[in-house]
Amino acid sequence: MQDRIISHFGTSIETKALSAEQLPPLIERGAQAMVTSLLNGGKILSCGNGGSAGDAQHFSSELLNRFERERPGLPAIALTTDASTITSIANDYAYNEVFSKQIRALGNRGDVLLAISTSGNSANVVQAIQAAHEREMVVVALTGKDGGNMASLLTLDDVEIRVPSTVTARIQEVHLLVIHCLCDLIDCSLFGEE
Ligand SMILES: O=C(CO)[C@@H](O)[C@H](O)[C@H](O)[C@H](O)COP(=O)(O)O
Ligand SMILES: [Zn+2]
Repeated sequence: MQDRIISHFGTSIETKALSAEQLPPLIERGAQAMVTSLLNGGKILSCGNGGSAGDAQHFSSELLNRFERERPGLPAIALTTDASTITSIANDYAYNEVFSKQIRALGNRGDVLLAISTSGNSANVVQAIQAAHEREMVVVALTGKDGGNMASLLTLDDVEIRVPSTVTARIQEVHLLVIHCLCDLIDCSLFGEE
């Protein structure tokens, strides 16, 4: 069993090392899009399923409350947390619409959608991107594998941060690191380097 554990650590380290070679320019672009939005009075909406729902909430809590330093809260909303809204949309319409319907209600031009899916194929996240484009929002997509249907929907104004792995758990582990990089870059850009 310990061999399995060591193997998980090993593949996680390898995926992070490969990501450190490939992803920094994309993470920087994603953070810049978020900083521009926040400086213009925008906000960041986030969504995903399962572990990625947890990531969406992890990100919004670090903006709303704090990351590593004292600073004012920043405007962010995870679209994964309101059970009444999510169950009613799924019940009355379709599960595929649980995020897009919230985005049509809450999203404004210049806001950012942080769309998280390891496969890039979750239909409700795909529809969230379509709703964000209708609202003239910028999309920062955290994906993996071949980017799935999400990758083909993104425009030149959007940013896809695709983790170079085909394993869901390994992709999620890098997504969390990317989220912490985004928080750090946002804090440094808005409040100065420490
Ligand atoms: O956390 C995990 C697996 O590590 C699962 O909960 C996983 O997030 C769920 O199966 C998701 O529905 C997968 O969706 P996606 O990443 O393909 O969009
Ligand atoms: Zn998981």
